[in-house]
Amino acid sequence: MMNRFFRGIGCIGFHDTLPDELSIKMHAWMLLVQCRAQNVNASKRVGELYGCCSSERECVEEVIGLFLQGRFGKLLLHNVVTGTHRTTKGEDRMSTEERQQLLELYKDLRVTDVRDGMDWVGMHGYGSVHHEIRPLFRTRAVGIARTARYLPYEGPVPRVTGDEYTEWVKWYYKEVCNDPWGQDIEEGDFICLDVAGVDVGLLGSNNTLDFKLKGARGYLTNGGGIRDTDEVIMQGIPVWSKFISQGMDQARIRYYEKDTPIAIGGVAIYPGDVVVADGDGVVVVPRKLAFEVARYAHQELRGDKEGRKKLYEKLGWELDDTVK
Ligand SMILES: O=C([O-])CC(=O)C(=O)O
Ligand SMILES: [Mg+2]
Repeated sequence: MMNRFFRGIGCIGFHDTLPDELSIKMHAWMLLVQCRAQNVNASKRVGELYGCCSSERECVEEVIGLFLQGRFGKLLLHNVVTGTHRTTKGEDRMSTEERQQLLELYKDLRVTDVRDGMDWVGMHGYGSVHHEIRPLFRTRAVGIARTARYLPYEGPVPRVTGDEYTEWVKWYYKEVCNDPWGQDIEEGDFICLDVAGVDVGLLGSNNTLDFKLKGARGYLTNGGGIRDTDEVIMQGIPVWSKFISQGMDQARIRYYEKDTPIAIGGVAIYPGDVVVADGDGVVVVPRKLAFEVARYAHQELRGDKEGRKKLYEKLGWELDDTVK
């Protein structure tokens, strides 16, 4: 059992899928470490959550003891904080209170502040969406990730034109590309769509306005994914994408699933993660780290404002909102 445990520990990480039995034990172990860090009665909580028998708990405790005493202690503690929820498929539903707290906490933070905050908790290599994904125009948006995944459409495409084609398009939007996540949108959502890099205008001048009415704050895609961009820009809809597309959905893409982990620009985005986007790009904060990251991000922002305020004064410039 010990050997299996050690093998398991070797593969803790964001994207690892652990075998079930091992996964339960790993979670128990992770929880124990977290409980210790927070001074909570660990055995009781592990028992409550996982229903482990006491002999398993003892084993887990023993392993923790060995590791925390050893040189891997810090690294593993870090993995516990960042990795725990990544072994499961989705997130628990976020309460309205947590959502509002996070939106408030992140509303004034810049991408760079959040990037720094992530570094401060040891997440240097994680969270920054690839720089090829750019804003349509200089703007900013902060929100809670609502995710959906699409796949390239492989066919068939009937050989019909004109009115018959209109009928087929109606069928397509109903059966193949019905965007069901659109009905779930809540105030403060950041819509993150993995469109598999397909050149398709899933979002446009119309549906983005409808989703805005429902509370969408911004959009992130790894396509395309956006068209009608003259109006979208005029309407002030914040979108970050790799490129602009012309075509409609039909015969190009099909809806696959929603509220599931997706990958955009090299970052795994889970429903409930915090997404911050501005002219510097997009950064994603895992939900479980969001409060801690915000603390250090605000420290950075305060430092920036104080520094620039002094320089503004030396330069004889009028103070603006960015230094107040
Ligand atoms: O029709 C679509 O799928 C997207 C679009 O162009 C719009 O909403 O304006
Ligand atoms: Mg359109």
